[in-house]
Parts: sequence; C-alpha cells; structure tokens
Amino acid sequence: MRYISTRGQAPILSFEDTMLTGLARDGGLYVPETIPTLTPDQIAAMAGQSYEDVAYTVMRPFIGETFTDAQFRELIAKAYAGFGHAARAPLVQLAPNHFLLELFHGPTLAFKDFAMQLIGQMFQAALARSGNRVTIVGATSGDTGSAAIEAFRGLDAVDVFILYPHGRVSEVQRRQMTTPTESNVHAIAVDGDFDGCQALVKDMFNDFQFREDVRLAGVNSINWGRVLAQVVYYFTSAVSLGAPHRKVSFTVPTGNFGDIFAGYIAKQMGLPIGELVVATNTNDILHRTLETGAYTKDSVTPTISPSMDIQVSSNFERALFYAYGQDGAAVASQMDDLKKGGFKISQGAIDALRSAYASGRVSEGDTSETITRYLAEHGELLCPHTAVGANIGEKHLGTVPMVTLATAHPAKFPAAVEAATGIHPPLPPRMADLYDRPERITRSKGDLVAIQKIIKDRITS
Ligand SMILES: Cc1ncc(COP(=O)(O)O)c(C=O)c1O
Ligand SMILES: N[C@@H](CCOP(=O)(O)O)C(=O)O
Repeated sequence: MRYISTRGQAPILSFEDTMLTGLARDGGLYVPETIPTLTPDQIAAMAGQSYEDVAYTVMRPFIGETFTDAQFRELIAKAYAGFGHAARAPLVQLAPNHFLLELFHGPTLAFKDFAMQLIGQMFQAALARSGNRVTIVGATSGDTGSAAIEAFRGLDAVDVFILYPHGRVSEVQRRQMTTPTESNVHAIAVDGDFDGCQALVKDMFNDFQFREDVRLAGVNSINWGRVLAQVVYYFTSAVSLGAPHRKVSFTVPTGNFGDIFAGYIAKQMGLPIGELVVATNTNDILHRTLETGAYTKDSVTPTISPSMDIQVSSNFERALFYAYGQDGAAVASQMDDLKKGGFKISQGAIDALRSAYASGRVSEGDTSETITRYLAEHGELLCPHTAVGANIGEKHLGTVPMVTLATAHPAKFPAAVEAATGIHPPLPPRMADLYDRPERITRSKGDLVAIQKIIKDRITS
C-alpha cells in the first residue's frame, strides 16, 4: 500500500513512513493511493466478532509490510485493553431508529483514544525497531492533546508538545494535559484559538530545517493512522445494526473533519452507509460550505462544545481531494486561495461533496436544550458535542437506522452539562483526584520562533 499527498507534489510513502512523517512535504495530507474494499461476505463475517478482530480486518489492508500479522494483532490488543467497556464502542438505542455510539470509554474519555492508543503502540514498535526518536508536536482544542499525552507519556523515544488555546478548553481537558508528571510531555497554552495552534503546527512541518533537526512527527488527524483507526467503529456499529444486509446512516459532531472522513473511507471500503451527516456548532464553516459552495474563513467563536471551535478544518482537504477526482493540483490551488481567506469550489466538486455529506448547524441554545431534553426523554446525559450530533441526527431520522457518534463523556464538560441539567457528571474514580494534582503549563503568545526554541531546548537528543 502506497500513500500519496492531496497536493500531488510530495514523495510517495509506505504506511510506516506516512505514519511517522505527519504532514506531506508539499503541505498536503497523505491518503492511500487506492482504497481497499471488503466484500459483503467479509463484512457479514464481522457479526459477533470482537472489536479487536474487526479492527484487524478493516486496517490490515492499509498497513502493508509495516508489521507482521501477528505483531499487528498484538498492537491492536494492547491498544484497547485499557478501555472501560468490553465492547469498546457500545451502541445505545435512543428511539426506534436512532442510536448513540459511545466512543468515550477510553482512558481520556473521548473518541480520540481509539486512534491515539493504537498510534502510541505503532510508534513505539516502529521506533524500537529503527532505534530512532521523534518529537511529536500537536494542536488541540482539548481532546486530541489529552489523548496524545496519555498515549505517549513516559515513552523513551518520543517527546510530545501539545499546543492548546489558552482559556478555550474545559478545565478537565486542560488538567488532563497539564497534570501528567512525565518529563517527555509538555502542554503549551497559546494565546488565540485552535486555528492558530494548528497553523503553528503546520508552519513547523513546513520549516524543513526545524523538521529535520527535531525529527518532527504529528498525531493530529494530519496523520493517516489517526483517520484509519477511526474507520473501525463505523464497521462494528453498522454490522451490529444489520450491515451489509441493510444501510446505516451516521451523524458526526464535526470540527477538523477527521471523524466523518473516516466514515467516508468506510463507505468507500464497501460499508453500506446511507447518509453521512456533518453536525457543526455555531462555528459552522463546513455546513455553510456545503450549502453555498464557498469556503470562507471566519473567526472562531467560543462555544459550550469547545472541541469543535474550528474554522480551518484540516481534513476537509482530504474530502476535496476525492471531490476533485484526486486532482492534487486543483486541491493545491484551493489551499493557496484559503491562505487569502477562502475559495470557491467547482460545480463538479461541490456536487460530489453534497452527494457524500449532508450537514446541519446547532445554536448554543439548542445544544443546551438538547442536553436537557435527552436526559428527560431518554435518560441519557450527553456531552455538548454529542448533543450537537443528536440534534442534527434526529432531523435526519427515516427508515435507515441513524447512529449519532457520542464523541466525549459528559464529565469532560461538567459546566455545560450542569447548566443544562442541574447534574454535575462525576469523573470516573481513577480520575477522582484530577483537580488536586499540580499543573505544569508553559505559556506562549503564539510566536513560531519562540515555540520552536522551547521545543529545541526541551527535547532529549
Ligand atoms: C468531543 C469531540 N467531538 C467532536 C470533535 C470533532 O471531530 P473532528 O475534528 O474529527 O471533526 C472533536 C474534535 O476533534 C471532539 O473532541
Ligand atoms: N477537536 C480536536 C481538534 C484537533 O483535531 P485532530 O483530529 O486533527 O487531532 C481536539 O480535540 O483537539
């Protein structure tokens, strides 16, 4: 399996190099040269299998020679052993045709753990084999950072630096990043918003000297391995609802477009998905783009679903690549226009996007009302991101079962949940002392050179 850049000008890489490289050298994102497919019989055989067995079948065709079959099975087993639910991603029925896919039973209580725990294992195995070390730099609006720090804390071959927008993540998210004591993990609070943090990370990848000097690697959904691991739960949930013999639709609370893009890949692999619905909060650039055909950057507004407070949605580039018939030059030109504020999508490409994705936007008031209503009507306490998804998901209910992705545990966002329900959702007992642990934070104004210096000064060479 070979990987190519969405901008068409970067070296073609193996899975291992793609995983360790992060951003392509032309600024694009890596995607597989061809998307492998599974037959209806292979999908039907997943019924009743463990999450780990399905994960192996779904991901094996993408990893090439990077790991032997036995090694890959072992890495998958280790990745999910610490999850707090035997099913890993259980489905809960809300209404006759509406289901919640609970993706928050991992160590940091958000869907990011599904990919990050596996990536942690894969990095460790690949680096142990080569004897190399890497420096991971990531941007987060709260959940990627905590999942990355959890997955890589204490590892010898890796230093991790996570940039988060100061004052714009929940207290639980911040403490998950700032309280680990291992000296190889560093949380940097940056003035500004998530888009600024993500731009800094991409700037570091585009600074080739710095990139070589620190052996830069990325674990944002820039990294194909992240997207790949998220494809798996589309299969486990759809199969338990009758796929491949019937279609299943998904509504996905969306920000950086990684999770919903994983659903698109599942569909290309042969999973019979009806609708893939993008659910946004008031930072609704993706919804507006699908409606108008123009991607016009706006400023980021803080909301009660902070992890989705994003306007420059990284993986939308991957969606564009497929919408433009894998034309890297067309994508590169649109990304150049984005630097000037936005771009207009061609008629053919917007038609392709609209046939792949539906969308909707939820106001702050409606997000809160959805949390209140789901507790009253369904006995379910939703995190605000999941509430955005559930609100849009119920508008797309029909004859095809709808699965709304529950992307985080309500206890990560206690203030919003308490305001909507009067209930303060407790953290699991293993995190009960989170508020008592000392924090370790580096503050930064968001100056690229200054952050690069912090990283160079702190890495283990
Ligand atoms: C809880 C939660 N829900 C939804 C999202 C949006 O996911 P994506 O960025 O893959 O679109 C995020 C951030 O990634 C998140 O942390
Ligand atoms: N919502 C994310 C933003 C980063 O997204 P990623 O999937 O590209 O890592 C977060 O919680 O940090």
